[in-house]
Amino acid sequence: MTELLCNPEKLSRVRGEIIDIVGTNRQVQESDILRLPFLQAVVKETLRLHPTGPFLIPHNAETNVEIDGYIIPKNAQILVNVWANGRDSNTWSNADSFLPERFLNNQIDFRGKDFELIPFGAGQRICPGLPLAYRMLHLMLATLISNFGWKLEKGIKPEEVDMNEKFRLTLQKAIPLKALPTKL
Ligand code: HEM
Repeated sequence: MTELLCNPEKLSRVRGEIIDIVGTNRQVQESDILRLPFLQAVVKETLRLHPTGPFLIPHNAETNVEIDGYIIPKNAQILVNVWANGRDSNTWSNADSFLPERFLNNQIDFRGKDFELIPFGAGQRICPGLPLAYRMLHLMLATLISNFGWKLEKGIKPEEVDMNEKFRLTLQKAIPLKALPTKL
């Protein structure tokens, strides 16, 4: 929501897509998600820039392992910095910018096959809640956008919103967003 409020043209584009595909007489349903590519792109772009678990969940090496010439010793604790992966300019153009459209013309997904985007992890310990989270993220966001207009607190301009983050096991916005719903 913060990224969309700071990029009002993207917010309008998601709302326009929902109105085109779903109309205004009913709520967005799970079965609509696949027909809302820009909404899906917004969720991917958000998880790229602001992964819920910035270092995934710590893992332990049970034995000495060699990966790509690096030795990971037995008992080492492994953190995967997906936050940094998401902002790596060798992988992403304009890495720090919120550009959901980058996902419209490629197949990159977050289900653990594309290692540049693994906010749910990958492999045998991939998040088992992914299918539920996938549905909930799209439905909640689409419901908020299609039922209300949104504006920032009085007097705050998009470029003035504090985007600093607090790094814990989960990533949090340092200063919570205050957004006001308006009648559409
Ligand atoms: C936006 C939503 C969510 C994100 C981004 C997320 C992300 C993650 C990540 C990064 C991991 C660690 C993967 C790894 O270390 O390789 C994880 C593990 C896990 N997640 Fe999620 N998760 C989300 C929602 C959920 C939900 C809704 C549930 C349950 C209903 C859930 C249940 C779990 C469990 C049980 C694990 C531990 C799996 C294991 O260690 O084998 N998660 N999740």
